[in-house]
Amino acid sequence: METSMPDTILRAEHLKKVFTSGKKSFTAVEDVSFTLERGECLGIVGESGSGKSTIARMITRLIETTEGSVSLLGKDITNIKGKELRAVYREMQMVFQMPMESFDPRRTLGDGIGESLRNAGMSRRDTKIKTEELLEMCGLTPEFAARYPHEVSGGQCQRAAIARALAVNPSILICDEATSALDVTVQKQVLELLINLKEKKNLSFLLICHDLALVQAFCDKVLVLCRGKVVEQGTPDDIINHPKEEYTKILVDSVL
Ligand SMILES: Nc1ncnc2c1ncn2[C@@H]1O[C@H](COP(=O)(O)OP(=O)(O)OP(=O)(O)O)[C@@H](O)[C@H]1O
Repeated sequence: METSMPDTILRAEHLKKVFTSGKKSFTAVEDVSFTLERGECLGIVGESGSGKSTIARMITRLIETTEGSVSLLGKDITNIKGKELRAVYREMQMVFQMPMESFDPRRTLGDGIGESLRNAGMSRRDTKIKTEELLEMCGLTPEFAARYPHEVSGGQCQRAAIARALAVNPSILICDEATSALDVTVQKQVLELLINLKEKKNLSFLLICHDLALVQAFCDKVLVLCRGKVVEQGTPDDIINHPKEEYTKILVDSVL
């Protein structure tokens, strides 16, 4: 039941990622810990190469974690596989930077959005109804279900990608630069959609982003990463208006 669920929905403890190739090894993430509460948005910022995507990929189990742990709703998911991992993807969904690439070009957006519903055993008719509801929730008309990815704009495709992520009714959306490939006005519209979803559905967000204005508008707290380590954390106001670390000051100056 909703009320008996723990408020800390995601917990990362001492995450470390070492990439090795041959004899060389490189530590991309070191000793990163954070919690995400229900309905909260955590932003992860940092210069290019600081380890933001690597953290998202460890959390979503797209890559193995070298050290540390990830727990979802109190359950350790660091090393789970197969069926257990599929259950995790019902709670946690990802939205990527390039929406077009995340859809199969030979299938309609409606097929892509409804796939998880069909896999879960929903009838064709109910899947169609639910897909249309999801499209509407994301600001698209039902007729978008029949379109192919190349027949829509980048912003529309990202809305469809968000609709697909919401199909399984997740608790967490992990957005890795989800608005970066869009132009400024469309970025703002997609952001408004995310804000709306956060309020209406009490979703939690992990927002990986290099746009501090977006972080300020949307995040409750922020982690600043530098070469794989957390150098500062706080509210957007702390980070943007009162940065403690020189690195954060430079980061803020470089984007504002
Ligand atoms: N599979 C890999 N093998 C080796 N090194 C990797 C691999 N994936 C990422 N890295 C390295 O890890 C570091 C962190 O990369 P990551 O993609 O997490 O950075 P980021 O902060 O998301 O950067 P950007 O903002 O440019 O996307 C980089 O130096 C990158 O080259």
